Amino acid sequence: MMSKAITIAEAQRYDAHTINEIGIPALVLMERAALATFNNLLNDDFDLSRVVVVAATGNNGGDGIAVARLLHIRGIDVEIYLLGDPAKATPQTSQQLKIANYYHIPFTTDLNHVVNATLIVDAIFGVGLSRDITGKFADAINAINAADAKTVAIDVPSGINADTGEVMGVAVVADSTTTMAYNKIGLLTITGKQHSGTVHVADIGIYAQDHLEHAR
Ligand SMILES: NC(=O)C1=CN([C@@H]2O[C@H](COP(=O)(O)OP(=O)(O)OC[C@H]3O[C@@H](n4cnc5c(N)ncnc54)[C@H](O)[C@@H]3O)[C@@H](O)[C@H]2O)[C@H](O)CC1
Ligand SMILES: [K+]
Repeated sequence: MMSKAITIAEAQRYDAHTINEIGIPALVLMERAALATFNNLLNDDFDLSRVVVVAATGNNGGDGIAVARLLHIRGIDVEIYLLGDPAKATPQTSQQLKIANYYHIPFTTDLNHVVNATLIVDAIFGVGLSRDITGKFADAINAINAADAKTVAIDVPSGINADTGEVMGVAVVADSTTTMAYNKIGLLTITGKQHSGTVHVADIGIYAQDHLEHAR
């Protein structure tokens, strides 16, 4: 069990090192992140009757769009509520949108679909959150928090600063969070814990020392 917790800068550095020095493509890391989240969704007691993935256009969104595809292939009723301009998506998230479109996965722009979901996946922001959340992003987070459905956050509950645990304007209150590679120090704070719920640390092939660290 990797009990270490890291900062945003470390997460970004390990990510870049794995992609650029070791040579594991970003899309492979994204697929592993999505598979880990997908498996947590299937293994925990969630009602998957009507799933809505709320995604933005960064790589956190890409993780979520890939989770939506995995659920769709499994025959689960899933929709994507996309925030932001798909034309501005990262290369990996653009690729995930292409794959989602191949499968004709439905997109919704109706926040009532989020409110009426039986399970919500939070794929808005992860470690790339860099300022207070406002506007449509804040509206979506308020809808997520107003919904009866349980919420699973990808990597970081959106709106939580993964270094300090502070709420950046508004933040998702998740029942469970699947965080990549290592826990994040902000999720160990009181506010971080309140917003993360049960934290699952996903081994996606990113290691601080180029190999899986074994408990001493
Ligand atoms: N590190 C890993 O092990 C892996 C991480 N993955 C996932 O990638 C995200 C980080 O992705 P990134 O594109 O860097 O940023 P985000 O998706 O978190 O943020 C998107 C984007 O949003 C903009 N932004 C920031 N703050 C705001 C705001 N308040 N309002 C509006 N827009 C905002 C900013 O431009 C950001 O770039 C990580 O969390 C993981 O989920 C990989 O997929 C797998 C490996
Ligand atoms: K998130």
